[in-house]
Amino acid sequence: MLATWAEKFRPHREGVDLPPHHEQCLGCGPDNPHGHHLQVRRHGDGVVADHTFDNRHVGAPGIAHGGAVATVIDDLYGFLLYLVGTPAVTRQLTVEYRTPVMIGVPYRLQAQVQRHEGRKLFLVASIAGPDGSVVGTSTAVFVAVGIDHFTRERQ
Ligand SMILES: CCCCCCCC/C=C\CCCCCCCC(=O)SCCNC(=O)CCNC(=O)[C@H](O)C(C)(C)COP(=O)(O)OP(=O)(O)OC[C@H]1O[C@@H](n2cnc3c(N)ncnc32)[C@H](O)[C@@H]1OP(=O)(O)O
Repeated sequence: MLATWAEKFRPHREGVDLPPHHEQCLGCGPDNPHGHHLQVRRHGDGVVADHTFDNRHVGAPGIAHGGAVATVIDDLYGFLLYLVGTPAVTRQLTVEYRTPVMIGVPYRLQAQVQRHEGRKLFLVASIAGPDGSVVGTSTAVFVAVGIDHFTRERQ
């Protein structure tokens, strides 16, 4: 997995689907039956995804679970790392839920790097409905890590 991960940090063309983090990733892994199967493409300095939540991720009837929305946004941020060129992990994630995110409705999610300070990446994202109205916004702090972060043994 480490070798394939490193290959993902090559230049990516505008509009072309970016590779999933790995096959089982909850956000984007094509082989995870419980996952969101998020498909993300580069858009300028940022990333964009068109995504529809389904009944596996329902919270209140008809409404996407807030945790599912946060999962998708967190994973979307993970695609910015391909553009930044370093592995990093989420240290802080905030989501503002302005209006409900509905099941079965196509949303557009966008994320970009706001600024880079040492190991810290300050990230922003938004989610908009079919009419372009913003239903949610997010900020995150990711911290760059070395490969050993993923290989180190922990309890
Ligand atoms: C190349 C090959 C690699 C192999 C790859 C294998 C496969 C990988 C597959 C897929 C990956 C991508 C998938 C994306 C999916 C979405 C992302 C996720 O779900 S990530 C999971 C959830 N997150 C965690 O599990 C983090 C848990 N936390 C930690 O491990 C540590 O806290 C860590 C590494 C983040 C930082 O720990 P410290 O000890 O290294 O560093 P400290 O000193 O605590 O903080 C660093 C700097 O950040 C600042 N900082 C911390 N919190 C901050 C905050 N809230 N706001 C601003 N700054 C903050 C601190 O003040 C410090 O700054 P100053 O260096 O002193 O300038």
